[in-house]
Amino acid sequence: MSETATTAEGEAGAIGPGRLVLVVGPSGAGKDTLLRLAQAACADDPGVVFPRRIVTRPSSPDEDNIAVSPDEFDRARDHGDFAMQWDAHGHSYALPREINDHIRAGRTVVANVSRTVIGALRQTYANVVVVAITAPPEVLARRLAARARQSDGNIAERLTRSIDDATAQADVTILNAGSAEDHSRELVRVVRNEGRRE
Ligand SMILES: Nc1ncnc2c1ncn2[C@@H]1O[C@H](COP(=O)(O)OP(=O)(O)OP(=O)(O)O)[C@@H](O)[C@H]1O
Ligand SMILES: O=P(O)(O)OC[C@H]1O[C@H](OP(=O)(O)O)[C@H](O)[C@@H]1O
Repeated sequence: MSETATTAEGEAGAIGPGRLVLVVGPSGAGKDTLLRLAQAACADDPGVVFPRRIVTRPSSPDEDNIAVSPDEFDRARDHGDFAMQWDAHGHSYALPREINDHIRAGRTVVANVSRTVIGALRQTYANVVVVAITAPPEVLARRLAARARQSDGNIAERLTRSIDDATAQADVTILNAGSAEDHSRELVRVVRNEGRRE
């Protein structure tokens, strides 16, 4: 599996003062589900931004990404349109460059990213909070089978994908094994900087 993580050129130094909340975790943990509920809860707060990711696969009910072809993705990357990009599961993903403007304006940006880019993002941004979403392995397997998303590819490979040290790097861990609504409220507390720290 090849992994790449690249921050936008010319973004040396820590970008602040706004916060960057990174939602990470294994496939099926519920990142997009909790993000969607948290976004709805923060809809009236102009200080919180949930950027749409650019992904080389179709959008789905689970996730409102900006779908592009691999060629379009490469062109946008070469044009400097991305704040951060990575590859996983045979797809390319990016966060739009505009998040830097939001963070410089003091807003909180909340995004689902690969665990592989946590280190690079902690270097690039001044105020990073990593929220790990977890669930027991048998729950992940059941959810991915039930989701049956066409673009997921090999479910077994998703389940066995392991990233060293991801939970160790988390500031907050949410065990998403109960009601999604309840766990989304935990995420909202972190987004609003009212959350518990571990
Ligand atoms: N607390 C929960 N209880 C029951 N089902 C849940 C819960 N959270 C998420 N799910 C379901 O589990 C499936 C996986 O959730 P979701 O797509 O949000 O995971 P994800 O972490 O974003 O996965 P991926 O990284 O593969 O995109 C979805 O079908 C979702 O409806
Ligand atoms: O396993 P790691 O590298 O942490 O995550 C890799 C990517 O996997 C998931 O992608 P998808 O939305 O399921 O395709 C996440 O959204 C993340 O971007």
